[in-house]
Amino acid sequence: MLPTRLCIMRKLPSLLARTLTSGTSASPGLLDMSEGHSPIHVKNVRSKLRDIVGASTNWRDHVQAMQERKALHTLLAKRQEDLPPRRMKDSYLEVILPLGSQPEIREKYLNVHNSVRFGRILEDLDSLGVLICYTHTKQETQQRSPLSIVTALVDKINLCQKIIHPDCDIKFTGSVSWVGKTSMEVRMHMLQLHDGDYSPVLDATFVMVARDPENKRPAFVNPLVPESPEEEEIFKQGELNKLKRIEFSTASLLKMAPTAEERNIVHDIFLNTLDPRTVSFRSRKLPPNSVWIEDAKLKGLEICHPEERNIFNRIFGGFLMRKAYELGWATACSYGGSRPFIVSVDDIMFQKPVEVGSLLLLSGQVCYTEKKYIQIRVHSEVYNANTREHHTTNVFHFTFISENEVPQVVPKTYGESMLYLDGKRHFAAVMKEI
Ligand SMILES: CCCCCCCCCC(=O)SCCNC(=O)CCNC(=O)[C@H](O)C(C)(C)COP(=O)(O)OP(=O)(O)OC[C@H]1O[C@@H](n2cnc3c(N)ncnc32)[C@H](O)[C@@H]1OP(=O)(O)O
Repeated sequence: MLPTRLCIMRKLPSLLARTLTSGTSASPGLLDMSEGHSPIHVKNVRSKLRDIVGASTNWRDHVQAMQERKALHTLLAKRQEDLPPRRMKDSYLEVILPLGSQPEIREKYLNVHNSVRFGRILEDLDSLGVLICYTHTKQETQQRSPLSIVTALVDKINLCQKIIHPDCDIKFTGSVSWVGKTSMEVRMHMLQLHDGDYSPVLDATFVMVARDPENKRPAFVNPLVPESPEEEEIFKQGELNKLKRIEFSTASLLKMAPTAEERNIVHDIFLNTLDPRTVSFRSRKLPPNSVWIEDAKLKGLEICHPEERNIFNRIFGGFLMRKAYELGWATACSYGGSRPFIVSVDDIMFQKPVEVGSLLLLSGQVCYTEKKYIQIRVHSEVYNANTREHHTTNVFHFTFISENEVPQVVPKTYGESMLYLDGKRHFAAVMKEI
């Protein structure tokens, strides 16, 4: 187990998670959510998604399948008010990943340390998040959904278990927790079975956006009506999360200068790296137990084959997250020199879809460290070999804890200092929730 301090279960999700682990301590409003829902096997989540949108199973048929989806345009609502409101429990789903009771599925999830690959969990959360949104927007009269629902943001994933066991059943639960005009916030929880009881492993908050059948323009989604004071609190938190995201992005170091306190930090680092033997701005010296930030990175390349496509024939967001996470883990591992454990994932923004056939360049960077913690940023971009253009598709932020204290990472240039400050901000936001 992580130290208690690290157990980042926020009040409401943990209430929901607790509710689902035992029938006795539950609050009635939340308990209702699991009633009448039979769990879905994890392997059926993707097939359900394919059925909902009418996705092709053969790559060669994908153009025709997309053509057929165009006809669904007429089913889109002209105004959000035309869509019937939904309750949180309408989109509530439970998914079982039976690692304990069906050992034959373990291999795909296993890492070399005999625990569960977190990258695989990211893929399952992404598919489940989308299925929850399709459940929220389901119209009984429609055989196929006209909506293309895509992952826009992984707001946060906070873990409260260091190890995920490869031989115990896992349960995912979740529902839509907030709705805008065309976007939906989804809260999910993961629990693992130990001695007959499910105990919480992680909480995740994703934002999904609904688009038209061709994934070109935004499309309205059903409003959400909270039914109890607890649900009102969850809904309000969703609203606050949106405001916080706007605030964080407005103050981004890509748009605004650092604060006075941050400028002092950067200048102190600069002074600390001046060579005392020379009176020069240029002559820089690495302080003891430190690593230059430029020497703390790892790069990778993925060719995006059709196998990794999603139901809209773009690259599956979960696959992108798995690849970025694994590079982030390797970067933390080679930096710290011991096995890192994931503590938190935050603010993964899916800025642009990745087309099948793309060359995806991934760059993992240690951008901030503190004691045993390593803050990693993975930048992914698509390279077009014909035009020689690069486009950023995602930026991922991961917080790891290492077994031992790690060296300090030191920026040299102004750009690297901004990377350092951005990492420090993300780290502070994660620690605030602990
Ligand atoms: C078959 C096996 C696989 C099955 C798996 C199925 C799962 C499929 C899920 C995926 O794999 S999706 C693939 C990964 N995701 C992407 O490729 C998305 C890439 N990004 C985009 O396409 C656009 O950036 C995006 C559609 C997300 C937003 O486009 P815009 O920036 O033009 O959005 P717009 O300004 O029109 O705003 C539309 C809504 O999105 C919201 N929004 C946009 N970006 C956001 C963001 N970053 N965070 C939160 N909300 C965001 C925005 O607030 C607004 O909400 P409201 O209408 O409710 O006010």
